[in-house]
Amino acid sequence: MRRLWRLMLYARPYAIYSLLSVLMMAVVGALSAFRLLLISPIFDKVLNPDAPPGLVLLFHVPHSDRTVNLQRFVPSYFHNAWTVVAVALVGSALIKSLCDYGGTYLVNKAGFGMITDLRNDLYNAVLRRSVAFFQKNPTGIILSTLINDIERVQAALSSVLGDFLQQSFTLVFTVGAVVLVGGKLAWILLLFVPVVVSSTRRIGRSVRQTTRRGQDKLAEIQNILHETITGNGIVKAFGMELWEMQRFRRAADRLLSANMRFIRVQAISSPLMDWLGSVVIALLLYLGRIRIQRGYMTMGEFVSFLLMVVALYDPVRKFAGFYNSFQQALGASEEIFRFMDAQDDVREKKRAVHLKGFSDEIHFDQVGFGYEDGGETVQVLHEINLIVKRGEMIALVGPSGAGKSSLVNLIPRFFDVNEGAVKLDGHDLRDVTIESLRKQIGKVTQETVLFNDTVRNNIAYGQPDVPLKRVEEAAKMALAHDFILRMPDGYNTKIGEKGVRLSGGERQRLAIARAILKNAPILILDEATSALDAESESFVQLALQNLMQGRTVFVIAHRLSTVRRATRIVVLDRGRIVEQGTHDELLAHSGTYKRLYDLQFASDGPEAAGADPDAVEGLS
Ligand SMILES: Nc1ncnc2c1ncn2[C@@H]1O[C@H](COP(=O)(O)OP(=O)(O)OP(=O)(O)O)[C@@H](O)[C@H]1O
Repeated sequence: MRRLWRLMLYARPYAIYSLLSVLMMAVVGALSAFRLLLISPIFDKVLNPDAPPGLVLLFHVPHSDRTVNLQRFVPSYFHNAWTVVAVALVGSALIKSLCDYGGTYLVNKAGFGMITDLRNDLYNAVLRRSVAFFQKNPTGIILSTLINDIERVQAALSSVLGDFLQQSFTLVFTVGAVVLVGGKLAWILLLFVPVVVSSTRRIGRSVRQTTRRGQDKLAEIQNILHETITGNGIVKAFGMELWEMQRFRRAADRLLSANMRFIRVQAISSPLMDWLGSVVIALLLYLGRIRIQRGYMTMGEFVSFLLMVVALYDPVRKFAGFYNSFQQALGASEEIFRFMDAQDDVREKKRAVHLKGFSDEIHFDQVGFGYEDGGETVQVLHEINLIVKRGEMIALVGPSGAGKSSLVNLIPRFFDVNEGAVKLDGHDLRDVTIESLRKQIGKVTQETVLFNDTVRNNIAYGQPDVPLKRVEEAAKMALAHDFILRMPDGYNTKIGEKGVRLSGGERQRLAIARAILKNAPILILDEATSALDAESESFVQLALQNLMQGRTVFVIAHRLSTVRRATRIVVLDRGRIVEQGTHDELLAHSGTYKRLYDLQFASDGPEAAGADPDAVEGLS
């Protein structure tokens, strides 16, 4: 109920459209019933050659002698039965069509408006969620909520809502007309109401269940598609095309059988209602014949009554569908609101300080940190004490899983510490605004994220107004200018999805140019271990050196050359700082670093250790 209320709050800005559309739909419903009432005079007056001229009776007012004649609704200069009925028929059709169009348009305007606001709010909320949120919720699920769940709410709020309003009013007015025309005969219909309602409900429930199953199977297919299209290279490399095709076929077969189960349940409703309708009509014919013989009803009234009964079927049948759609929309909105309300682990304080810059030091003070896992916190960093002065270059080394990435992720507050504090120039990071903190930090990771946009916009990401000259300067420092100029449109060349038209080294250099342009005083580097060829690697190394100049750098180091260049090497093991010092100091110490060096770096060879920048500069 709360969810429904919350969804309805989105309708507030569109209240006037909704109200107008309800009014118009009411007119449509009333005119549908009115047109059915016309059937009786058509038979009794227009088509009956023996009918006396005069007033055209529409219906008797129950429990009184009064009658309502068609002439009431038609200008007085139309006299004979045909003209009166024809004018009523054409006039009502015209008004009904206009109201139908207007009502449908307005209800959709309100529905689409609401859904646009809801989608914007959801996207806004999702984008602002903390890193932990994206780790907890798989991309596929987030995408599915943003697309499929919104789609389901949209369907319910636009076309289904319009149809629902129209059919509801049609039902109400037609029931009224059935009672007016049918009199006692109408009460017989009450006998069938429980049968119709219970069978539609039962069919509705089965339809809902089978729909859900179908959607699950569809999600399975989407998942396979997502995995195999994004991981296309791996599928090819391992020659798994046939296997994946079979996996896809099996999932497609499961979807097919779920769909067929849905059809079996859904297709039963129409023939069942047809049959039930025939039983009702047969019974009504019997009773109607008696009433006509006794003069309680005219032939026209009876035919009109029968057609009204038949007309009742459509709204009743559709109600099961509406119920399903609204249920599905409510279910989908639950997921939407869950994402919107997700409590962020990393929150900004009300009176957070705006950081103006970085001038002195970053201090990890007795820091402890852990990831939430099923309600429990698994501690991965313990008692980290580290002071990094402005301008220092810290190389973080340690075995896989030691906590290097976790440590650097604390600096931009991707996660919050659960013991101690990380301080920047004396400010606890939890006391400063997230925006001003992240402005101080540039990041280049192994996995380069490029957007499907021009080279220029990719470098100037987050700073759309930066002049081209500055973009070019950044690209030059990142040793990217030359290869950008060789591209078909230079800086205006569009990069394909995920930058596939660029080599690994080129992608990295664009990311470096982006970081250079951002010009943040603190830099976090997660060094690429990916096998770049020697030439690309030299370029990337040089570009990185340009980027690091004059900044405070935390680098998760995989290369000996980087490690040697660092002002300090911090060795992490199982979440603790076990050693720190320069390369030579640590080697002399014969501890974890020495062991790692022997295992990981020694094979890099003396050239890697030296990596003379001048040696490759000439290549650019
Ligand atoms: N999002 C997460 N949720 C739960 N545990 C995590 C998460 N990320 C990392 N861990 C765990 O935290 C520990 C430290 O991981 P971290 O990625 O910081 O290590 P690392 O030293 O950077 O390793 P590598 O060099 O392999 O990248 C590991 O045991 C890892 O399994």
